[in-house]
Amino acid sequence: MTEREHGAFSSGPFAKGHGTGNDFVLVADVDGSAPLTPERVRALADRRFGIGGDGVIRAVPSGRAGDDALDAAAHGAAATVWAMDYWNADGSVSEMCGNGVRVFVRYLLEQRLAELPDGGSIDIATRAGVKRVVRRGALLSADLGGFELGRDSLVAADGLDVARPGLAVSTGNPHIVVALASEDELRDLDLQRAPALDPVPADGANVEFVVPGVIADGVGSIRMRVHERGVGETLSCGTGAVAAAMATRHWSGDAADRWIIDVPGGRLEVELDERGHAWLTGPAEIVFRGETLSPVP
Ligand SMILES: N[C@@H](CCC[C@H](N)C(=O)O)C(=O)O
Repeated sequence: MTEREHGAFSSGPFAKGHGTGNDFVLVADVDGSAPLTPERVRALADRRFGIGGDGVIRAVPSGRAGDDALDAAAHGAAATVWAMDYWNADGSVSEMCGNGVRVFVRYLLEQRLAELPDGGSIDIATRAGVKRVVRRGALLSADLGGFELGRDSLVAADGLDVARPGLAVSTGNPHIVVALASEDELRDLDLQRAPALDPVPADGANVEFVVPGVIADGVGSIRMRVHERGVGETLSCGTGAVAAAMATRHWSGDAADRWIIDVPGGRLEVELDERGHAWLTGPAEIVFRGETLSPVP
């Protein structure tokens, strides 16, 4: 019997949103009574039999999330904050999603579950800790906190002549950043198959391929494509943009603290503040609302 015949959906409202084309199905669970399951996530994220998305996000009060990692009190914040329960399209959970946290806040505002005046901030519990999101006009900025540079590995991908060195970067979730020599190389990559990593990271990794551009007036530029853990190639990855900026900054000898990252779905900005926190700024939109029907939409 297939997952669809099992009835992985239950009826209820949802919204669909995206940040630079990285798209998510969003559901609210105000009393913590509707936890997600891998089957439900895969059904909702299915682009042919479901709604479709790179991920599924449940909005739940942090104290009711039913997951210690999403308990804001454990991170020293108020237990009343909203928690972003983020799942990849394949039914796996991730610690963090940089585009997702902005789209999540936009969803809370549209659903009137939170208020955020221009310049104001809101704290969101994630599995990578509590993140602060600030409204800047039409854009949202998220303080994704510190990052860690890790070890080099070898990355092979379809379209590349030989395996290339990749630098591990943790932004709460795992990334490997690979510098390419030209925009032609970036364009000719075929990311339908996951890149092969050596050594293979225990928890997998998101892999960003970047072409660093010029650094002018303290601002660097990067073109990026990404293969996401648990999804495949996506049009954008916010934590991936942070990883790409911090790896490129490292390779440049810390030449700039502000980076513009162009991805297939648009443009993101990453800025490192004086505390060593990486801020991710970009658009976040809700594009439609609907209702799932049981057992299939
Ligand atoms: N697209 C996201 C990252 C989503 C999670 C990732 N696939 C993982 O498994 O870590 C972003 O915008 O950061």
